[in-house]
Order: sequence, then structure tokens, then C-alpha cells
Amino acid sequence: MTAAAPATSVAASVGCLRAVASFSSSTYSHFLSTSRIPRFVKPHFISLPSFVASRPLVASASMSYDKELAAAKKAASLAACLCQKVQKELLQSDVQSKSDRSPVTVADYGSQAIVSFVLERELSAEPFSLVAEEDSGDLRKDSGKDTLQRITKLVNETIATDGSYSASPLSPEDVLRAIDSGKSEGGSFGRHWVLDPIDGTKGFLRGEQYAVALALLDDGKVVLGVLACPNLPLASIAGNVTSENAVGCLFFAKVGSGTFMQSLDGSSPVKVHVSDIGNSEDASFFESYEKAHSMHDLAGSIARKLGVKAPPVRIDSQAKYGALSRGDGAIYMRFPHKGYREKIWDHAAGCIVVTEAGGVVTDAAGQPLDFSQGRYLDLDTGIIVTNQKLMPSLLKAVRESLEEKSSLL
Ligand SMILES: Nc1ncnc2c1ncn2[C@@H]1O[C@H](COP(=O)(O)OS(=O)(=O)O)[C@@H](OP(=O)(O)O)[C@H]1O
Ligand SMILES: [Mg+2]
Ligand SMILES: [Mg+2]
Ligand SMILES: [Mg+2]
Repeated sequence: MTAAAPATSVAASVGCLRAVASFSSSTYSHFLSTSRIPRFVKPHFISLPSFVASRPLVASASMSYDKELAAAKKAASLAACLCQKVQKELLQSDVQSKSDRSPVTVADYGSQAIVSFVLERELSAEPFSLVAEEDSGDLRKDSGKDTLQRITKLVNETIATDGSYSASPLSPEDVLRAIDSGKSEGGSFGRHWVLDPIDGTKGFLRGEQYAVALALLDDGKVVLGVLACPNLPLASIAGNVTSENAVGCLFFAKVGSGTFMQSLDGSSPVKVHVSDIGNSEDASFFESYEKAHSMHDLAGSIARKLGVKAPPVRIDSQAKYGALSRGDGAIYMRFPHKGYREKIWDHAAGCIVVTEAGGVVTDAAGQPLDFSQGRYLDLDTGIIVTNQKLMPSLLKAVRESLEEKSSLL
């Protein structure tokens, strides 16, 4: 699945404003009054006073996270509106390069500013910690002034379409501050939002798949995740084909509650489930579009061992996790080249979207991903994702292929 359909993207972007409006803060005001221990008594950087230490250590199971999920859906949907607008008008001049030479666009910055703004507004009673991909360094330089003006305009226009924030428009300084709220280091204690404002920037630039990926960690565990995929068809993309033109999916998952998908223009959510294929010959697999991001030859050798007949489906971004969560394919394999360190924002939202849909996400050694170690994932070799039935044979094939590869070196 690659190309976005321009006509349907326009329809989705108009519609998504309706959907965002329906996540109004007033609809969950009752959750504010029934919330658990106030967030302001939960310090992130200092030693625990006894009244906080008495709080159950395993927070996730008993928490509802309803207002956080509503805020996350609203934030990601509004950010997706901004991205859709930019993708339609994409100009080469909008693309900057970070020091690692990865691309970054006005939409990456604008999306991060919007998510940060919306979460802070919607959850103002809670301390706010955000681990996010972008920072404002380049925008603060003289050479970034015009870009910053453009981002500020885009952010204000997008926020205005929602109608629930009546305050005066954000200044460029407000936008820089909102972007820089994303500098948190995360960790194993307390709550941290994790954001990839555009995952798959290269896909975004090609006019293809990308995702706004937002998750919440509580004491190091992912407890909710939202994936907005503006160009992903609402219908299945199994076999790399789709019969329908309508695009724009919002996946969301909360610990213990399953995974749901709705259209970005606000249809009712439907519960999704991973494929229940048990015979690997019938499975199809996803992998990164970019060869530089994952060793396609290694995934190919694993697929041959499993007897997979279908060719790989190459799409950008965590849209792969979303598509897998609804059963469009059964396996996702990702084997970065030596030396690359995976970031938590590239997997946190996708991971809970798949696991709550009944899937399994592990590293190449079969260990669950650990999101509690800061901005990076500390993992063995690669990431594999599939359903419960296929995981044992997939792990075996991965182990054998890795052994063969290392014996050749
Ligand atoms: N060398 C290398 N190896 C592995 N991964 C890398 C590498 N370089 C970048 N990245 C990260 O890949 C993110 C894009 O996700 P995907 O790999 O799924 O997309 S793609 O299909 O390859 O476009 C991409 O996320 P974004 O920067 O948000 O687009 C990067 O974090
Ligand atoms: Mg990037
Ligand atoms: Mg990314
Ligand atoms: Mg990104």
C-alpha cells in the first residue's frame, strides 16, 4: 500500500474537523471530578513522600485513563488535520534537515506543538511530562524565523477550527515553548506522554503513509496509545490492495480495554483484532518502506523459512502496527542496521495498539519491549510483531536466520 488518494484525503481533512470537535473537553468533565490521587502530589524528580509511596506501585490495572485517552484522541486528530493540510501544499522549502540528516518539516514541528498544547489544556490539573522527537533548536536560529512564522500560523489556524480554545492566538514564543515541552527523558516512574509528531516523515514527503503516534507511560508501562493515520484506507490493505478509496484511520487502545478504530472524520469506533492465522504459509508480512531502516534481506530469509508465499507489504510508519491490529497482515518484522538505536516514540503507541488487539510485540530474542529506560529502547537486534499462534515459529525462524547471518560474517 503506498499512494494516497488526493480526492479522498480532502474529504477526510474536512471531516476530521467534525471528529475533533466531538472530543470536546466538556464531555469528560465528570472524570476530572472523580479522578484518583491528584497528579500534583506525584513528583517526578524528587524522593517519594510517604503519602505518595503508599499509592499502589502497579498503577495500570486499576486506572481508567479515560480522560487521558479522550485528550490523546483529540490531540492526535487535530495534529493530523495540520499534517493533512501541509501534505497537500507540500513545498521543498518546507523541509529542513536535522544534524543526523533526517528530514523534518513544518508539519513535524506543528504537530508536536499542537499535541503538546492540547494535552496541557485538557489535562491542566496534572503535571505534564512529554518525551517527543522534535526540539526547537533550528527554529530558534535566524535562519528558522520564517519557518517559525509559518508553523505559528498553521498551529493557530488548526486550533481555531476546533473551537474549544478561546484564548488569544499562540505567539511564536508559545509555539517554541510547546515544542520544547517534549524534552522529558521519560523513565520508570510517573507518567510520561510519548510522541512521534509525524512517524514516517519520508512517507509523508512522498505523499504516502505516515502516523501521528501518541502514547502514555505510567511507571514505565504503556497504558494507552493513539495512532492517527491520515492516508491509511479504512478498508483492509491485505495483499497490498484495497477496494475502497476512503482514507483516514484513528486507532486507539487502553490497557485492558482492547483496540478500536474509527475514521478520522468521526465514525463510531469498531473493535479490531489481529489476524488469527495459525499457518505461517498463509501469513503476509509488513516491513519498513525504507531499506535503510530495516534489513529486507534478513526478513526475506525468515519469511522463506516460514513458507510465507505473499510478498512483503512495505509501508511507512506505525501505520504498519495499525494495519496489523485489524488483521490486514499477520507479521511485522523490523531489523535495523547495526548501530541504530530505536526510540520509544517509534513504537510505544503501535505496541499497545497491537497488544490490546490480541497481538504480541517482542525483540528478536522474544523479550517484551521495555519503555522505561528513557528515550531509547534497549533491545536485542530487532522488533517482531505477530499473533499468539505464529509467535513461536516466527521466533524460531528469526533465531535460525540470525545464526546463519552471523556464521557468514
Ligand atoms: N537507520 C535507521 N534504522 C531504523 N530506523 C530508522 C533509521 N533512521 C530513521 N529511523 C526511524 O524509522 C522511522 C520510520 O519508520 P519506518 O521505518 O517504519 O518507516 S519507513 O517505512 O522506513 O519509512 C523514523 O521515524 P520518523 O523520523 O518519525 O519518520 C525513524 O525514527
Ligand atoms: Mg524523524
Ligand atoms: Mg518515527
Ligand atoms: Mg517523526
